[in-house]
Amino acid sequence: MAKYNFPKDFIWGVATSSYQIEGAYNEDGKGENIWDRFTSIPGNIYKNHNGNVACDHYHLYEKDIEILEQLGINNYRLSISWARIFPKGYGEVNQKGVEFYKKLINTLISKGIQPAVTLYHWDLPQHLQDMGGWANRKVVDYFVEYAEFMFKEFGDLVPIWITHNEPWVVSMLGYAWGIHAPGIKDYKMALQVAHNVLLSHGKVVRLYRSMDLKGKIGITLNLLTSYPYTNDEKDILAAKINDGFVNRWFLDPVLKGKYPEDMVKLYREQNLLPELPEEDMEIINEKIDFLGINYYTRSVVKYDEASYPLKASGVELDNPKTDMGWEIYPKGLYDMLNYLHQNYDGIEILITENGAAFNDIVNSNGRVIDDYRIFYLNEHLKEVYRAISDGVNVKGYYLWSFLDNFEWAEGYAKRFGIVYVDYTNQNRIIKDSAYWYGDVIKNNGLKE
Ligand SMILES: N#[N+]C[C@@H]1[C@@H](O)[C@H](O)[C@@H](O)[C@@H]2O[C@H]12
Repeated sequence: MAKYNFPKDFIWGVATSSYQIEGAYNEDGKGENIWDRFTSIPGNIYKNHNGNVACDHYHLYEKDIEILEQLGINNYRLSISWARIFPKGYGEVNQKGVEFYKKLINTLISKGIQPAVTLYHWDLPQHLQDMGGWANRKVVDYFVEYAEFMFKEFGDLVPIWITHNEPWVVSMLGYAWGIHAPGIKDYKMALQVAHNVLLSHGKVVRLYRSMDLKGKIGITLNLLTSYPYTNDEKDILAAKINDGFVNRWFLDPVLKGKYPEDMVKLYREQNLLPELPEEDMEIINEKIDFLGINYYTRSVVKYDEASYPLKASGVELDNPKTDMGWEIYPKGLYDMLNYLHQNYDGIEILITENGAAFNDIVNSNGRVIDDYRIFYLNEHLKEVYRAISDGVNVKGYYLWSFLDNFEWAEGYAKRFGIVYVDYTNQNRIIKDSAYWYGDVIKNNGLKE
């Protein structure tokens, strides 16, 4: 019996992404993508790790699905490797790639596991990057062609579609700071990328509606609840700017059809404002069925004259952190859910990622006792419960992540999974947190 009972139809799931788990980076006709290229350049990734093999999910997906079934997890968020379908990003189709996802998705469904498919989780075909990537507005049209193919092939099988995962990360880490693929450091270009990604989102939503498909479609944004370091008005303003930088620059176009004026003014003053054609805004604002949010931690922000271009910097507090160095702050999720409910017309919300990396160890009995991860997850889910009790329209929760996997610039150094992966032999070890999560799902709620 649960102490915190979630709504009857609440979606309990786990999440992964193609580049982080599939491997088979050059197998069965798959084209090169920007992460294949970026990880091949020494120095970009921790110990020069790459996703060439990853969790070898491409060959082990049936075994992994059996683990989902064993745990009673009946919702699974995955992403599609665009270059496995269109090796060049458009034109010739790689039928073996299509067949892989057909087998994967049909196997999930045959086991009673509902797929949620992300069309783009950062792995752009390299051929498209060679023409400028997301900075080139033409890539928007190639994304629409790719989506149309996927909707025709899988539209009747997949009930939940996510156009993009974290456009803020795609644009800022990939094109402003260069710490993610394609490794470009051009802030103004990054803002143009963000716009083009949002435009591609809106066009694909419009396409989905035109095909009269019966599922739901939305977008996933990484959201950081921003708090001022002190009550000084400069810190309060800095926190608002940070909220605009990470959250509102994406929330407002998608849900309100316009960019936030304070951020437009700031970027214009800094000569960073990209081309933002007015006729694009109605497309970007195409109505979505749900907003996906990824929440991991909060931001505590102070005014910082030297910080370009926002004059705002994060403050590291001496509070418990995950292995990523991120503060463990469950109330930030509660506050974000209420912020969204109050400012964006009670939009339906799916928590498409929440989880934590910790330095998991396999003990002498071959067990991973990750009570710290159970604590993190339980405390965040209690805040979700509290928000739902307040009337916030949260319909589901996908835990990040199902498997330990390739953690981008951190390589395999960070373990987010509830299933441990021994990369030396591809063995899977179900962690205590996975059994705990299976109980949460069975009880549809938390015991404490
Ligand atoms: N870092 N981190 C963990 C996790 C990352 O592994 C996912 O691919 C992203 O969607 C999001 O950043 C969150």
